[in-house]
Amino acid sequence: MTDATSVPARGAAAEDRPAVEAVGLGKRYRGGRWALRDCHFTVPAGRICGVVGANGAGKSTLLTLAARLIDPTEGELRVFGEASSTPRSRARVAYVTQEKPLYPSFTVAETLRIGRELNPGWDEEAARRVVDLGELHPRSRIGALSGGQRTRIALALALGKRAELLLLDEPMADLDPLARHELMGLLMAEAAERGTTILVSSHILPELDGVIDHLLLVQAGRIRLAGDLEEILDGHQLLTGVAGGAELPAGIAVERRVRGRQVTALLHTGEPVDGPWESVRPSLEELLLAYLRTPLPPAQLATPAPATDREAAA
Ligand SMILES: Nc1ncnc2c1ncn2[C@@H]1O[C@H](COP(=O)(O)OP(=O)(O)OP(=O)(O)O)[C@@H](O)[C@H]1O
Repeated sequence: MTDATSVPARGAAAEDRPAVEAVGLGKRYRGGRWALRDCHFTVPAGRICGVVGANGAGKSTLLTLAARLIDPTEGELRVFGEASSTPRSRARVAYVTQEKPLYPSFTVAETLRIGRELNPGWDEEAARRVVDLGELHPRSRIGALSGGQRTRIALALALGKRAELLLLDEPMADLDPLARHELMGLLMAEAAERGTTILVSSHILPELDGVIDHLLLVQAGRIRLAGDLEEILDGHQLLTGVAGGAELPAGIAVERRVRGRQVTALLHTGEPVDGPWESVRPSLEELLLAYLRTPLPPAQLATPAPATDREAAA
C-alpha cells in the first residue's frame, strides 16, 4: 500500500509536491495520552482523501494539525512541501469543522465582506454560489441560522478563500440529505475544476464512496492504511464460502466472520483465492467496516518511514 504519487492529479492548479506529508507526526495533549503517534503518510496534490476511523481515533487531531491550529509534539507535517506553520502555508489552507467559528451577531453579508477583506484572492462568485443555493438572506444574522445553514456559510468562506487544501472535519453532519448531496457535489466540482486537495473526515461511509480517491484510515492514533484508494481496494479480496469448507490462507486475513453456515473474510491480497470460495474485490464500505471491526494493538500499527526518509537517514 504505497502512496501513488505517480497518478496524475486533477485540475489546473495541481502541483508536483504532495499537498500533505506527515513524517513521524505525533501529538500528545497536555496531561493526556498520545492522540497521534508515529504517523507517516503522503497525500498527493489534487486528491480527495477520506480520513476515516472510530470515535477518538485521532482524525480531528490530524486535521487540526494540518490547519496548524495546534502544534505537533513530535515529527512534522508539511503542506505543499513547506512547514504547515508558515504564513504561506496557512494562506493556502481552509478548515471547516462542525463547530464553525463564525460571529453570531454578524449578518450573512457582513460575514462574506470580512472574508473578502481578509483574503486577497477572494472569489466572490464561488462564495455567493454556495450562499445563494441555500436561499440565505444577506441580512440574516449568523446566530439566527440553523446548524446546517451555518455549515453553508463556513463552506462559502472556504471556497471564497480559494484554498488549495480544504480540510473538512465532518462538515456535513448537520445538513439534511438533500443539502449534503448538493454541497458535496458543489465541493467536488470546485475541486475538480481547480485541482483543490480535500481531506474530509466522515463517519458516513456511503457518502465517501465515489467521491474520495485516496484514503487515510486512522486507528488508535496510528495510520493503519494510507494510499491511493483503487490500489488499496485492488490489494484486498472479500471471500465468501461455507463454514468448515476450507482453511483460509494463513497470515493475510484482516477479518473473518461466521454467520450460520456462511463464512466471509477480508484478505489482504490482490490475488483471487483458489478453493471453494467466491473471491471478489471489496467495496469501500466492506473494506472499511472490516478494518474498523478489527482494531490492531498499537505495537502492530507503527508505520515504517517512507523509503526516501530511511535513505536520507542512512
Ligand atoms: N483538547 C484535547 N485535550 C486532551 N485530549 C484530547 C483533546 N482533543 C482530543 N483529545 C483526545 O485525543 C484523542 C483523539 O481525539 P480526536 O478528536 O482527534 O479523535 P476523532 O477521531 O476525531 O474522534 P471523533 O470521531 O469522535 O470526532 C482522543 O482520545 C481524545 O480524547
